[in-house]
Amino acid sequence: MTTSKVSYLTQQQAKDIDEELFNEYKFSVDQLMELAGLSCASAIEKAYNDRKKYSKCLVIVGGGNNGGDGLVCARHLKLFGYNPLIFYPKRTDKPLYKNLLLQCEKMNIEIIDKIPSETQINLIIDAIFGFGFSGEIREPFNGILKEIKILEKKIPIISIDIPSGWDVEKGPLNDNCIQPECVISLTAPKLCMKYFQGKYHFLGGRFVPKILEDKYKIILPDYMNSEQIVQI
Ligand SMILES: NC(=O)C1=CN([C@@H]2O[C@H](COP(=O)(O)OP(=O)(O)OC[C@H]3O[C@@H](n4cnc5c(N)ncnc54)[C@H](O)[C@@H]3O)[C@@H](O)[C@H]2O)[C@@H](O)CC1
Ligand SMILES: [K+]
Repeated sequence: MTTSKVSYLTQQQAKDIDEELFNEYKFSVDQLMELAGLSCASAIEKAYNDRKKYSKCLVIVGGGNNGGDGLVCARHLKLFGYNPLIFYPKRTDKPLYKNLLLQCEKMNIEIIDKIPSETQINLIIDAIFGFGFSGEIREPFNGILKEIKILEKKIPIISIDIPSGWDVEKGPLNDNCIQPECVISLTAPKLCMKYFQGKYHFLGGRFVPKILEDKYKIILPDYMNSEQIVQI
C-alpha cells in the first residue's frame, strides 16, 4: 500500500526527536538501531525480493549511527537469505559499532576493503550519512560517493534514511549527487525527500510514540498490522 499523508522533518526536528527518544523516553541507541536496521532489510526484501538477481548486496557503512543501521541491516539481510558484503572504511572504537561488526563477522558476512567491480555486486546499500550530515563531503567518502555515482545506472542504490551527500533539507545540490532508486526514511522523512525521484520510498523505524507525533505535530502513515515498513 502506498500513502501520501506524511510530514517531512527539518534537520533540527530530526535531531530534537532523536534526543527526546533517548533522553525522555530512555530508549537506548542499540534498541532503536536494531528496529531501524530491521526495517531497512524488510524494505529491501519487499522491493528486491529476487534472491538470485539481488543476492550480492554491498553495504557501505559510515562512521555514525546511519552506518550502525547499515551494519544491523546487513545482519538481517543475511538472515533473510541474501549475501551481503560490508565496506566500512572509517571505523570508531565505540563498543556499539565493534559489537555490530563482530556479529556480522561471526555470521560469515565478508568485510572488504574497497568497492568491488560491478560484476561482483547487484545492490548497493548506502549507510554513509543520515541526518547528522553537514558541510562539504570529506574524504574518504567524497571519493566513495563518486565511485558509487558511476555505478548507479547499472546497480540499484538503496539509501538508508537520506541519500548520502544530499543536503538534509535542500536535497541534491549538484549533478554529482547520487540518485538512489530506493530510500528507507527512518522515524519520518526529512525535507530532502521532497526531491526524491527514485522508484521506492519506504518509511521504517516504527518506534515513534503517538504522544511524540502529536507534540511535534507530525503526520505519519499507518503501518499495517505488524509490518515494520510502509511504502510512501
Ligand atoms: N531516532 C532516530 O532518529 C534514529 C536515528 N538513527 C540513525 O541515525 C542517523 C543519524 O546518526 P548520527 O547523528 O550519528 O549522524 P550520521 O550517521 O547521519 O552522520 C554522522 C557521521 O557522518 C560524519 N559526517 C558528517 N558530515 C560529514 C561530512 N561533511 N563529510 C564527511 N563526514 C561527515 C560524522 O563525522 C559522523 O561520523 C539517522 O539518519 C538514522 O540513520 C537510527 O539508528 C535509530 C534511531
Ligand atoms: K544514507
